Amino acid sequence: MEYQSGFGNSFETQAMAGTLPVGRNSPQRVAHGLYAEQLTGTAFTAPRGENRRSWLYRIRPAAMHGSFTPFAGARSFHNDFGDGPVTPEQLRWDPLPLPQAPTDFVDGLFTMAGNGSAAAMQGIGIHLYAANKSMAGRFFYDADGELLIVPQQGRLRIATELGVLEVEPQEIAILPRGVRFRVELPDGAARGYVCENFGAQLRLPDLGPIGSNGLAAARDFLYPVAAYEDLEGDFELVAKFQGHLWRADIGHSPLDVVGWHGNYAPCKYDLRRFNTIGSISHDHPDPSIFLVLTSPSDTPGVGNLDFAIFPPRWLVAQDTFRPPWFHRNIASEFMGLVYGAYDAKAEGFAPGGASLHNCMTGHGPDAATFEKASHADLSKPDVIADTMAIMFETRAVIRTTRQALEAAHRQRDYQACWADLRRHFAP
Ligand SMILES: O=C(O)Cc1cc(O)ccc1O
Ligand SMILES: [Fe+2]
Repeated sequence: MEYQSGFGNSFETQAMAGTLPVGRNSPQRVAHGLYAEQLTGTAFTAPRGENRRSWLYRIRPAAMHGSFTPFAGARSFHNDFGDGPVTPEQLRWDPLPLPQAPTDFVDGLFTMAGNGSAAAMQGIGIHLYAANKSMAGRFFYDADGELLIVPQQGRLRIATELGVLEVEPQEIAILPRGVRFRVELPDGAARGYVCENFGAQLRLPDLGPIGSNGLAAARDFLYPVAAYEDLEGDFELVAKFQGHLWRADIGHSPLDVVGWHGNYAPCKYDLRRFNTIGSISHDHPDPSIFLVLTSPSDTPGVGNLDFAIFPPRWLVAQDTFRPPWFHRNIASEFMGLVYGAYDAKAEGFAPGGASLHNCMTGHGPDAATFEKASHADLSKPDVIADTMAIMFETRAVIRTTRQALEAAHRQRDYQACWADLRRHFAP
């Protein structure tokens, strides 16, 4: 696969020579009989550093499709986070079972939780997907937010208007709001996590005293080169708009962009390239040190969405309880496990599973992890190998959907993991 590199760069790419106009965006007639179309992801007047837009040169403009009517599929994919009570209880789930019936990526989405709203353009939706069939004759776009896709099992081939991304577990894909795409499953079965970001687009965090290098590097974010298909047929365009799904007939593939330029485009990133920084003296650092991408809120330093990972690393801190400490946070934390085991949970948190610890809900290492780490030999470093946990952390409380609370794969005995923490107090 060919990619262009650099987070948020201004790219230009064409599948056919001479497609991109030189020195202008919208000439009277575009080369090869194409249409010019602008796609903006920020307000026209957004500051230059945040401004995102691309120019697409395509066979037919995006306006060409039939009327939208409500879409009857994907019943478990929505933004109904409710406005009633939210349990403050610690919550955990086993992996979402893979489907038996033929199910594509869109039909396989299962909404777990969320906050804010598409209407307010703040907050997030948290979804799992489990699918066993490539999307065929169907294209999807999400007008409500950008999609951060975290595969846990099976590769995804994501054919978008701006080109093709191939992602495997331990990689992520980011699909900007509005970009049309089709997800194919080269391995048959696929499962993972999707964070739908209604707020400001994800960006690399500032590094402060870490300096000019560290955490995720801009050059490791890969963007597709232009690739188009010139297909006519009885296809379907599915749109997510204001929390609900709609469908329209479309007589051609909307993946018909022959060339594009700009800085509003999908990308992928290999989490294994993350430069993990940690304590080399004492104490387990705050998990903000593991931040990959952030969607800022209106309050400086407080994320609408922070995407963090817990990758393999060395633990060397002295006179220190090395795993994550017991804690309660103002922020709310939804976690997933892509691979291996998580260092705060000896058992019960399986790859493909999920946990939710909301605002001020107490949590931390389970009893087995606490006992082991309290007596570990600190004269030797520990290596945490073969692991990749992820976290969607938000400033607003994460509201679980009814289907997530009632799901058969919810672990109703999760709290028991702390029940065996013994009293050690000896005055
Ligand atoms: O397991 C968690 O709860 C996530 C987490 C990890 C960590 O290293 C420090 C704090 C924190 O919330
Ligand atoms: Fe936590």
